[in-house]
Amino acid sequence: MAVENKSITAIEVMRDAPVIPVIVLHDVKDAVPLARALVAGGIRMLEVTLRTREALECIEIISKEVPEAVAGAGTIRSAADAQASALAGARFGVSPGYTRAVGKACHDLGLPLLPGVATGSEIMLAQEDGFTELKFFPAVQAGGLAMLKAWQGPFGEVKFCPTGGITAANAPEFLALSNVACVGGSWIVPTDAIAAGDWSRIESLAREASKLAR
Ligand SMILES: O=C(O)C(=O)C[C@H](O)[C@H](O)COP(=O)(O)O
Repeated sequence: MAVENKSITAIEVMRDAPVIPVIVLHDVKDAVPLARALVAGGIRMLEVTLRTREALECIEIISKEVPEAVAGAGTIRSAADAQASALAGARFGVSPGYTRAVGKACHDLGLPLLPGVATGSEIMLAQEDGFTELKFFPAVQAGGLAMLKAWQGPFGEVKFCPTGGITAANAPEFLALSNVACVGGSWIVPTDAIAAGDWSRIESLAREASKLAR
């Protein structure tokens, strides 16, 4: 079913499926078949990282040709990144860290943002600016499950999307935490599968991921 072409909220992005795939695309021709494979496997919220030159064009083509998907932009590190993403049709943004400039740009553009945080001070800054759905990055490297449990006390109202080091094996432990709404990860979009055009492998990885309990 097509996700209506209306604005979406950060919590809707997080709640749609247990996993947000962190996608790196080097070739625009891979964008549509990849998005279709993920949608077929039950994953509609797609984070296309701005790590490659082709990323914006990939977001644009997914937005136009795969209406069942919701293309978002990852690796937003500046106001200019946010503007370019919105122009390309991104419907949400994800950043590896947080700055006020990025927060303000996304707010002004009406682009829902999952700001990246790794410390209490960063959570407080993002909260001051009105963000309560946050990406915990790099999750495993920065304290993993223990860190999320520690944050449940002082930051009980915040929902996290831990990303960085999440795998099919450890995702269930993260998803079981009350302050985790979903996880992010590249494991369902392996570089070699994209390079080989192995869309059925990606579809089955997405299907397994979409069935993870929360
Ligand atoms: O590019 C970005 O904007 C990032 O924030 C980094 C990604 O979220 C992580 O690299 C994903 O981590 P893995 O699932 O361990 O591969």
